[in-house]
Amino acid sequence: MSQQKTENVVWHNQAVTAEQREEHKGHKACVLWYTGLSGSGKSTIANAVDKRLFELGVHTYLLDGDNVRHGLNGDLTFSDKDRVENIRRIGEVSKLFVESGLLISTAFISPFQSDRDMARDLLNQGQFIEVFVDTPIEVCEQRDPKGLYKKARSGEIKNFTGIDSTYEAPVNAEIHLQTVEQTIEQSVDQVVGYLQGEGIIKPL
Ligand SMILES: Nc1ncnc2c1ncn2[C@@H]1O[C@H](COP(=O)(O)OS(=O)(=O)O)[C@@H](OP(=O)(O)O)[C@H]1O
Ligand SMILES: Nc1ncnc2c1ncn2[C@@H]1O[C@H](COP(=O)(O)OP(=O)(O)O)[C@@H](O)[C@H]1O
Repeated sequence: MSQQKTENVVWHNQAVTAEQREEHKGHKACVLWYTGLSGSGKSTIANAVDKRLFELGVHTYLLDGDNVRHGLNGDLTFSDKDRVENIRRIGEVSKLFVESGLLISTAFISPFQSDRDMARDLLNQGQFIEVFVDTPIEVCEQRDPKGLYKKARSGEIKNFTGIDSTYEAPVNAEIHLQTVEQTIEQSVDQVVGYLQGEGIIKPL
């Protein structure tokens, strides 16, 4: 859905095309869209994949929920309405990065399927790769890397995902990572293997 409120704004075609940018970089542009509960492993795995891809010479960038909420989305809360706006903005920013020829990763809880689908619909077929970081809430709560579950259980934090705010698990994610069964390294191999299999990056 277009959010445009201004009139008399005309789209300019760019002299350098998205295809030319991809060719220049030597790989395809896309977004690895990680989704999962807080503590599921999104940031850890996205960073490890990003590092591996960088070492392989892929032009990457990583957008992380905690970091983006310090800047661009610093005005947003964790109400359902603001989470929708959070993901809408990240979807649009992802589109810009993909148009610039990068292979980007986003690590946001992105709890609602409709918002993830909205972000997918902004891109061409095959450019949006949903990565479900599937970790049971009991395990996330046990890990509690930031002490947030403890605060949510004590009522200090309201609207916490998985406790008093909804998380809709993906049903058809392109990549399904199960962090109880697989190590971080195995998850990295799976994601990089997918990218190679799809011809997004060159095989080793
Ligand atoms: N109420 C509540 N619910 C969930 N998460 C919370 C909340 N309050 C703060 N945090 C911290 O914010 C990070 C999630 O931000 P996101 O932008 O990824 O969330 S969302 O996609 O808009 O749902 C999340 O980061 P991750 O743990 O990396 O997922 C938390 O550190
Ligand atoms: N197999 C695994 N895959 C990913 N993370 C793991 C795994 N086992 C333990 N962890 C730990 O779980 C925590 C996940 O935290 P984080 O990456 O910040 O999650 P999120 O970004 O989803 O909130 C990290 O401390 C990480 O080391």
